[in-house]
Amino acid sequence: MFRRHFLQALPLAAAAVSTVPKGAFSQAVGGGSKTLVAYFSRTGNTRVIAYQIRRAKDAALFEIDPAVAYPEDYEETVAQARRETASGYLPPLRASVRQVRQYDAVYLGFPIWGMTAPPVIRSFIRTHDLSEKAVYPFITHGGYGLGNSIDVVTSLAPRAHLKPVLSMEADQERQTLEQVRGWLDG
Ligand SMILES: Cc1cc2nc3c(=O)[nH]c(=O)nc-3n(C[C@H](O)[C@H](O)[C@H](O)COP(=O)(O)O)c2cc1C
Repeated sequence: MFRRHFLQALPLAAAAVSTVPKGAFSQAVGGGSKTLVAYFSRTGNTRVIAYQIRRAKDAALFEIDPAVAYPEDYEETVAQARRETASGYLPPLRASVRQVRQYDAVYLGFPIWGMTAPPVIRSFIRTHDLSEKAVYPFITHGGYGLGNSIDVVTSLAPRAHLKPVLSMEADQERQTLEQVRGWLDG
């Protein structure tokens, strides 16, 4: 059932909308480095990896955040993400990396949502020029693999130099909910 939820066709076409509120720029933490770690994480799995990369590479760190946070509730987030992905909506970001051109390498981290990259990752790639940069995706998922997420990255950043991908299975909220449901149902 989980798989069926997420295997719907997901259009790559994205509406051309402004994805960063005016004036909302933010310097990545760790200025001076030529390596940037930019990541989105809802429950922390991807964040753990982001911090390890930052330490190992002495990289600048930037958290990709939607201007309006997703709901705390998992099912509501799944429903919203599905709607946004299906319509190609690009959620505005809370902030943007100032002068992304100073980085030669970008480690781009995100969880798989609905068998693809979350809408905020599309927003991030659309609003940051990754051309000629080495891009290292690091991706966590709940056991269903990468879906079309790498196609999303390469289609939105066709001039980036895609490097080997880190793909890791990690805990997912759905399993927690299923266990709790079993307990509640006795
Ligand atoms: C809205 C939503 C959709 C998800 N869709 C998938 C999916 O299609 N396939 C999958 O394997 N895991 C899916 N997951 C599980 C996450 O990819 C997985 O738990 C990931 O490690 C979460 O990373 P984070 O803790 O950095 O947010 C989904 C999780 C959420 C919240």
